[in-house]
Amino acid sequence: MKALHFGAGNIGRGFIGKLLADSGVEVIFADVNEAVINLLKTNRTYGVKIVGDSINTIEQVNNVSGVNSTDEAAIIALFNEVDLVTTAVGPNVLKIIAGTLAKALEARLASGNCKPLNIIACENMVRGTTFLKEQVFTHLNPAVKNQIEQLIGFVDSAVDRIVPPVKPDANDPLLVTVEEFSEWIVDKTQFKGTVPDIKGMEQTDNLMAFVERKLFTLNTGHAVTSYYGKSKGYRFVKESIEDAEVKAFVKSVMQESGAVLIKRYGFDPQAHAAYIEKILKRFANPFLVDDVDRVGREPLRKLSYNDRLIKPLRGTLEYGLPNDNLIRAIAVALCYRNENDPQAVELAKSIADNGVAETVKKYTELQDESVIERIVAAYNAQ
Ligand SMILES: NC(=O)c1ccc[n+]([C@@H]2O[C@H](COP(=O)([O-])OP(=O)(O)OC[C@H]3O[C@@H](n4cnc5c(N)ncnc54)[C@H](O)[C@@H]3O)[C@@H](O)[C@H]2O)c1
Ligand SMILES: O=P(O)(O)OC[C@@H](O)[C@@H](O)[C@H](O)[C@H](O)CO
Repeated sequence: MKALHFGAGNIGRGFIGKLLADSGVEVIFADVNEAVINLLKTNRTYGVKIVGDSINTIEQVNNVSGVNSTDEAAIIALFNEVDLVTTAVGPNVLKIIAGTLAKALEARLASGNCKPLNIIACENMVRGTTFLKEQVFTHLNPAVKNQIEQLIGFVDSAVDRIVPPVKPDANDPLLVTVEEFSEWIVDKTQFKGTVPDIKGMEQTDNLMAFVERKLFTLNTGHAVTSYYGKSKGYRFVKESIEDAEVKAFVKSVMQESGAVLIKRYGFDPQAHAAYIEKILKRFANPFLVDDVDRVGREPLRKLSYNDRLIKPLRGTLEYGLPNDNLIRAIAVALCYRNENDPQAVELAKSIADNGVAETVKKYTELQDESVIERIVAAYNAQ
């Protein structure tokens, strides 16, 4: 089996690429980072260092290669050869690669290739592959869209493994460091043809429960750890979560989002409490060096309507559940400042130019004036 994976970054190399290669799949990484692509082409292998309480080992990933994702002719040719396409490029990049994917799918179908092909976006977003499909479809005519509906599976997924960037290793510049835990869950109802047999890729017909459980627990807690930690002068996730005040606040936010998940999906409250505890432990992994600015990156995305802060808040409003901590968490996120992050710069400028209430309305798309007032009050109290 052959797979084309967009995004040879942390999750691409440290998680999805590794699982595919471990299952005997030949993986070609498509990326815009020429240096990484050249190394992949030359070395054809890289190491993944797995770290945790009971593990510190390097596993080798073999049978890999690279291609520049801006080389449309090469991508189009590869689309005719592969059985699976995956991405881990970041939600904002899906729109950018959609045009190339559309051309490549059109060419595959025009060549008479009738084999089913599945595409899985492995991003932190609710139904990211469905979003990618919508973007791809904006480039295609109805006849091609109809053919795609028959042969191409756009499969949503949930991905979980903490993989911070590491300083390049002199012996293996492609080496990535990952935590031991990993979870990749795919919507089995969306595949076309046979579901590929990938060890570590779990199938479900109830994906939304898993996507929201992960995004509104791990990523909600992670974002709050990062934003609150940064406000207290911390640089790393581990030192933030070791601050008792940060930990208590993060846990209280996760408990509020957890109440929404329990109500919506019928999760067992005790099992969900254990899930929260396990995540708090993962944040404190002493072997991972994870910068709060990586975890807090792109705050406008994190403050958007369907993401990790606003969607759980909307859930509390829907079910009449407590939300004081989520409101404060949103206020803390609005306080995030990072001159190296264009979205953090835009956030600060919007607050300075238009005020907090207008900024909240614009980026979160919340409309309930009383909720916006509570966020503004929490912001002013920070
Ligand atoms: N790192 C984690 O802990 C983690 C865990 C789970 C999910 N995720 C999600 O995985 C996705 C990737 O995150 P990451 O941490 O690996 O980020 P990353 O920045 O390490 O990797 C992204 C890669 O995409 C590449 N890229 C950018 N534009 C591209 C384009 N047009 N074509 C092809 N490649 C392009 C970048 O060069 C980079 O190598 C995000 O959606 C993130 O939310 C990350
Ligand atoms: O990748 P983001 O920016 O959506 O979120 C930052 C982190 O919370 C995230 O990358 C986690 O490390 C990951 O989701 C763990 O599975």
